[in-house]
Amino acid sequence: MKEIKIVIAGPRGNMGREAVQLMQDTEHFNLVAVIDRKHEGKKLSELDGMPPLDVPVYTEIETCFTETQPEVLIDLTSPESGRKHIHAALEYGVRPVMGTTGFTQEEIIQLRQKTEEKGIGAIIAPNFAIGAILMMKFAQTAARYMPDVEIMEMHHDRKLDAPSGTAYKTAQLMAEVREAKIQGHQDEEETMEGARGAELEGMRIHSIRLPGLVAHQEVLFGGPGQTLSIRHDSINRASFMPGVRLSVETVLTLDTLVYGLEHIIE
Ligand SMILES: NC(=O)C1=CN([C@@H]2O[C@H](COP(=O)(O)OP(=O)(O)OC[C@H]3O[C@@H](n4cnc5c(N)ncnc54)[C@H](O)[C@@H]3O)[C@@H](O)[C@H]2O)C=CC1
Ligand SMILES: O=C(O)C1=N[C@H](C(=O)O)C[C@H](O)C1
Repeated sequence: MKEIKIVIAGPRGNMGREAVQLMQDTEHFNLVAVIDRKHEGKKLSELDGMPPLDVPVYTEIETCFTETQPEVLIDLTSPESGRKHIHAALEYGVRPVMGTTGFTQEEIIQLRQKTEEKGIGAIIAPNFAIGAILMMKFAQTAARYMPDVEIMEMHHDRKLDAPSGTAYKTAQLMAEVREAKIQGHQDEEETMEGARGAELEGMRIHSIRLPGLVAHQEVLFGGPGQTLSIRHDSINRASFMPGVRLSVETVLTLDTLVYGLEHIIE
């Protein structure tokens, strides 16, 4: 297979570490640089807990792109940094694979327009895990028949964004097939703010943050005399890596922005 030149932003994070391992495990992936918050000018091998790779560390994404000329950026940082990085990547002709969550629908529309103007592929993946993608597809199917639905997403307590990108995407997929409707009692009142969660077209989203969790979501449907639960659990972050690999390989073939791996997994 043809070698792919890759930069990872956020290599010292939970996901970044797994992604660096993926680079080592995948023969045609060539990690040409990493983007870190600090350690400019060092080698990856000099950073705590990193493998002995002779890969340069940059803090400025523009300098990194100019000096290392990558084909793909894998971004696993924070919503704030991810926003900056995706724009920089598109400006420099580097194809972004964004694992970083927190993009709004308006941002995605604008970014898609930018990719199409530049004729360059990009992927925003709210969840790289195949089980999570299936969970979202199954939820979308169920929502056609059982429109009363609430989402409970559960994550580790270091997560910055709420609701999760996966929960937002799940709600969007269900909204495509379900009429907007008020759920619960029409006269319902919250006596404590937030008790009924976030809301998208009447669907409620509840975000739970606890130490000990990784990434979990349950989509709970209710109808007369019955409930249906569709649940996915990421037990560890290795669950995301096959999706990262597929995204890197696929983004090279795209000329627009793809939001969600359900579009590239048949
Ligand atoms: N799409 C998916 O399947 C998944 C997405 N995520 C998302 O990926 C992102 C990262 O998640 P984790 O690894 O758990 O977080 P983390 O907090 O463990 O790691 C983030 C890393 O990014 C670094 N960082 C932040 N801003 C930076 C910048 N400007 N330049 C360079 N490095 C920067 C931080 O220093 C940290 O080391 C989050 O947005 C999370 O929601 C996480 C798991 C799966
Ligand atoms: O922050 C995380 O951990 C995760 N973020 C993604 C999200 O917001 O949905 C994917 C997965 O749930 C893990």
